[in-house]
Amino acid sequence: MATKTYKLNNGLDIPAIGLGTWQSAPGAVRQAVVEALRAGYRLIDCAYCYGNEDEVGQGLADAFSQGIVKREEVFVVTKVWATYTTRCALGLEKSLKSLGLEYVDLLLVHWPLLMNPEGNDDRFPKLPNGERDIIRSHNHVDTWKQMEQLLALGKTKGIGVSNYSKRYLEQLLPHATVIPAVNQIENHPALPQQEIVDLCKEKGIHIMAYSPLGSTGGPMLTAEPVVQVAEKHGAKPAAVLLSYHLARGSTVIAKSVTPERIRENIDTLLELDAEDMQKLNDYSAQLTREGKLQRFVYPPFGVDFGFPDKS
Ligand SMILES: NC(=O)C1=CN([C@@H]2O[C@H](COP(=O)(O)OP(=O)(O)OC[C@H]3O[C@@H](n4cnc5c(N)ncnc54)[C@H](OP(=O)(O)O)[C@@H]3O)[C@@H](O)[C@H]2O)C=CC1
Ligand SMILES: O=C[C@H](O)[C@@H](O)[C@@H](O)[C@H](O)C(=O)O
Repeated sequence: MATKTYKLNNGLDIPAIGLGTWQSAPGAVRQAVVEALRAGYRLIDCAYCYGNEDEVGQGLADAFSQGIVKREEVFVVTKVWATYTTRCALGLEKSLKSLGLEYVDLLLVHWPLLMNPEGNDDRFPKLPNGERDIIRSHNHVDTWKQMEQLLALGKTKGIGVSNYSKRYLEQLLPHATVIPAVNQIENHPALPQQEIVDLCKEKGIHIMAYSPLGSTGGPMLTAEPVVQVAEKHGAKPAAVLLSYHLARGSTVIAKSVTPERIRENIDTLLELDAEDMQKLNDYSAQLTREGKLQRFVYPPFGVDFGFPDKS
């Protein structure tokens, strides 16, 4: 299961599971990356915004020098942060420098908006009233046009998006010369985002599921139906939450800096059966009906991204 891959619309193979690095502290993430690669992970999910790409790069360098993996065996993902969406080439350049790499395998638009590139902070510029400094006249399609140009430079093998709703994808796709290879979205049984998953499937866009455990502290680990499916298999809830995405044909990225969890998350993946998926899907349907879907990651941009649970 660990080595399972999917074919992207650009011909590249993407692993089914990857290590997340958001909120992985410098000092912990270097070793986490080494541990993950030693345990068999072949995808590392990074971002300029995470502020730890230097340490992730050190972990990659350690793994290369220790002979754990070769560069070409690891699928490295990074993202253009919102203050760089009019300067995508620069955003990529900065990530590559920090990571110590010549190229990444996939570059994503982190969020479809522009924050002031000339504001009072490189990553989180704020207005005097404390709100995020957002340039609302920016059209996210223009960012995608820049992303398309980047492919020719050879510094990323593929391009994709993140946090794109159905509405935003429908705005983008008629203008896209290159169809995004991936849409990375929050995804778990309490936020199935089926309308996006279905549209992406129809258009050949692969889903990368983020915050599969419900993000910080893993609140989805105690959801009753998840616990029940885990008990049926004599497994842990984390295994159910991660395997759910494999059953849906998606890639899943789980963050941990804890060596046992890093290993456990890749070693205990399950083949969920139709009954398991029915239970989890019934739970999603019930939350949808009751208006109780849970989105754990929704930064205070003050922008309507078109997600039905937030619009
Ligand atoms: N594109 C985007 O906008 C976003 C992308 N992402 C990406 O997705 C990745 C994963 O999502 P993330 O939000 O980090 O959250 P996750 O859903 O992966 O949950 C991470 C939390 O679960 C804990 N954990 C990990 N494994 C286990 C386990 N087996 N048992 C119990 N607890 C566990 C971790 O603790 P500990 O580390 O202490 O072990 C951490 O507190 C991110 O790191 C990032 O790479 C995430 C959010 C937004
Ligand atoms: O990738 C993870 C998330 O999107 C993260 O990058 C944002 O939530 C960011 O911390 C923000 O506050 O806008």
